[in-house]
Amino acid sequence: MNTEMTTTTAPAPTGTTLLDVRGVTMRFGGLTAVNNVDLTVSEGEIIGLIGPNGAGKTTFFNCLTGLYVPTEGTVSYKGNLLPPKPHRVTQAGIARTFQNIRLFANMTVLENVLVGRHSRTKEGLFSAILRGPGYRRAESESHDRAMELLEFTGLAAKADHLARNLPYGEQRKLEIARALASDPGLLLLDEPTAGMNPQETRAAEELVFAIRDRGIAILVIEHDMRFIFNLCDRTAVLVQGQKIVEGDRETVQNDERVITAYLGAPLEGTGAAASTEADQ
Ligand SMILES: Nc1ncnc2c1ncn2[C@@H]1O[C@H](COP(=O)(O)OP(=O)(O)OP(=O)(O)O)[C@@H](O)[C@H]1O
Repeated sequence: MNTEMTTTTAPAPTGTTLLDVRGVTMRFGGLTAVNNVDLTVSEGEIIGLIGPNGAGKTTFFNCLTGLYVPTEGTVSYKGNLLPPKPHRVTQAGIARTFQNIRLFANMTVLENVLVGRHSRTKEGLFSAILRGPGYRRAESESHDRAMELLEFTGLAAKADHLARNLPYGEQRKLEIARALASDPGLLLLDEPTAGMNPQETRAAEELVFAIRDRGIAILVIEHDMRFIFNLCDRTAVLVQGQKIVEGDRETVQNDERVITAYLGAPLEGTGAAASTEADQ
């Protein structure tokens, strides 16, 4: 298998800030899961978020997407403060996937993507009941867009399959297709390669680059260091809820605090990935 990385030409980051997180803190009773974290993501960027188990990464995502109301801090998107309500966050232009796959198992692949389209259709309840021309046009456009996303993610041939019958790697892709259906400017991926085999992981890397090449910025949580360092322009490291360092590959790999946080395991991008590659 060719394991060379895709060399797609990245659109040069324009510098326009999409996501601007300031001082986000999330406390659960006496536990501070996220502690005063700042983070920005600009157009054209792929940003990594890493940290040991329980560091607060998913909690941080939940604060960005309105699932949690941060105890302190603000989240802005394109200069506007985001209310902590998931549907408002999606409408603003942020989509996400979840660590544990959340598909509608008994719906088809196409239907799952159409659900993700919901936030972008304007036709209301009465229009849907009457099935007037506006509704039919919107339905047809949604169908075409959903099929285009299934082509993009390599799932078009399985549009009519039930989601639960897809192999694991394709379920993860379907989650991404569904997230893309809301036409986001920023996509948050929570451990997109969890449970994937090496081939699926490499394909996921290619997909992330392809998404970025469509002009969508990406913030990704991942434990696979090779994946992170192959993909990301910058990586932020969370430890016990605090961002201890942020920077390029060398900055993160050489930071003593990061090495200590990972109990001395070398962060050379070859840890878990090296053994899996050898298995190919
Ligand atoms: N709803 C909640 N109520 C109470 N504590 C929570 C809640 N959600 C998360 N926590 C705690 O917050 C801390 C951070 O958890 P979180 O899942 O965000 O970490 P993580 O970095 O995503 O971990 P992993 O890499 O294992 O997924 C943990 O101690 C967790 O037990």
